[in-house]
Amino acid sequence: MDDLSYQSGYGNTFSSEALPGSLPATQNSPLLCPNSLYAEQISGTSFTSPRNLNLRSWLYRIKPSVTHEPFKPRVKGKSFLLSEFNQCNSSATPTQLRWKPIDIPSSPTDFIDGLFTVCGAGSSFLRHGFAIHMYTANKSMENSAFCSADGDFLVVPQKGRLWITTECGRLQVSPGEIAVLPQGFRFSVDLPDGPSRGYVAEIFGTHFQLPDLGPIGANGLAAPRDFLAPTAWFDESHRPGYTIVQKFGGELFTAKQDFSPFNVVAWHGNYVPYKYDLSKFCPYNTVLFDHSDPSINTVLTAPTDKPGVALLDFVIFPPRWLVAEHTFRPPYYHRNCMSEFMGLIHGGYEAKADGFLPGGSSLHSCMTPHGPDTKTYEATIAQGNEAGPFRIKDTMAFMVEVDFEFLEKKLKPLLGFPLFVLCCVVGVLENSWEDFECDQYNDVLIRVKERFDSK
Ligand SMILES: O=C(O)Cc1cc(O)ccc1O
Ligand SMILES: [Fe+2]
Repeated sequence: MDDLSYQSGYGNTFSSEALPGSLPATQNSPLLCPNSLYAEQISGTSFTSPRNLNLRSWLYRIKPSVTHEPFKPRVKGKSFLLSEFNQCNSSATPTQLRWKPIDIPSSPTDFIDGLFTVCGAGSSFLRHGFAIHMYTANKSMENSAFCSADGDFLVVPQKGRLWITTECGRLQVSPGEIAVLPQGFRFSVDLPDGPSRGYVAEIFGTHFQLPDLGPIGANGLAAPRDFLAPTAWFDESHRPGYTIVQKFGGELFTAKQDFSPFNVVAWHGNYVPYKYDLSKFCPYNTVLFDHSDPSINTVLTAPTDKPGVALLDFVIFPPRWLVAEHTFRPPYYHRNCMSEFMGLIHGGYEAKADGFLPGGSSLHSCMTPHGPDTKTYEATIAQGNEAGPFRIKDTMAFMVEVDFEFLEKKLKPLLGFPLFVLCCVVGVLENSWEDFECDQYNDVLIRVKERFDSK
């Protein structure tokens, strides 16, 4: 892919034409569209949502999406995803959990086959909840596109760039950037660097938005202009056997068609995929004493109807200066009514001297005590009150904070129970206020995946 051009601005209504004159000038659905294109609306909110929340785009395409063969269940990879969490398919534990980075498979695996659910809560059917997935992949998707009918995908690449073709155009996303692929948009992922790994936060029943800034004022944190939407790009070739893989209720379905879904010549609207470079984030923080709550670093938020309560906040811990006086500067020890999933994109994380690795994750469910590990605590105390300004470098951690109790997806009933026993035994043996490391989960998960791959 050459260098791409983007359109800037969060929540804007954009217009884009890959062929000039392809957008109808005065209406959305003329009897005959310019260049004989088909007009198709994609709605991200109900038709009657208030205007300030209403999301929809009009796509002008060579062939309408409906011209496909019927959807059928896709068997391969089926059991790795979940969008309805209950105590039969998932388990809840107040124990602190931490995972090592998942190994990238050596057998050919694309983004769809390498995607698996780690945890979540709620239900896509009831349009309330979320899921955390991870992906490990080593090859580009071929003659296929993916789409989640369940919710918006916020993708956080940790290793390897993602070249994402969407119906609105193309996005090049590097580790350190994020991409949002809203519910229903079809996309295909190419891996220019080969082995790739990353995280996905999926939300059901709502969409991401920029947080309010309150007393911070009109500027700061993630600036609207740094969010980049694609420009129209299309593929008009005949593509026999092209497969749409649609995630619906956590299950994968496939439908064949003889054309690429990336056949949109022009589009306009405010329901769009976009990307954001986390290094553009303008952090606000303590300038005198005490440690700020992490909400100060919210990049994007997905609201609930409860005032001030997010369904899911995407929060980062970027490089920044620490200057607080007579203050314990790392994250404080705490228990939270919200639940916290964390990942590390690169470098180290300020609360964990050991064990939390790039590509790894941690899970602290609601009211589970957590905080800095012993080494971090001791090093901080050793610096004493005289610690001067200090710049945290080479770091990019993130937290997904949710208003749910996390449920961890069970692997397979047979493996799940012995694993649970193993985790309990190791947990008891550790008997420590430091995070309990659940490496066994990683190993078992890889083995389960291999078993499925070989079928
Ligand atoms: O638990 C964590 O490491 C995340 C976190 C960071 C922080 O600076 C304050 C609170 C918090 O939950
Ligand atoms: Fe926390």
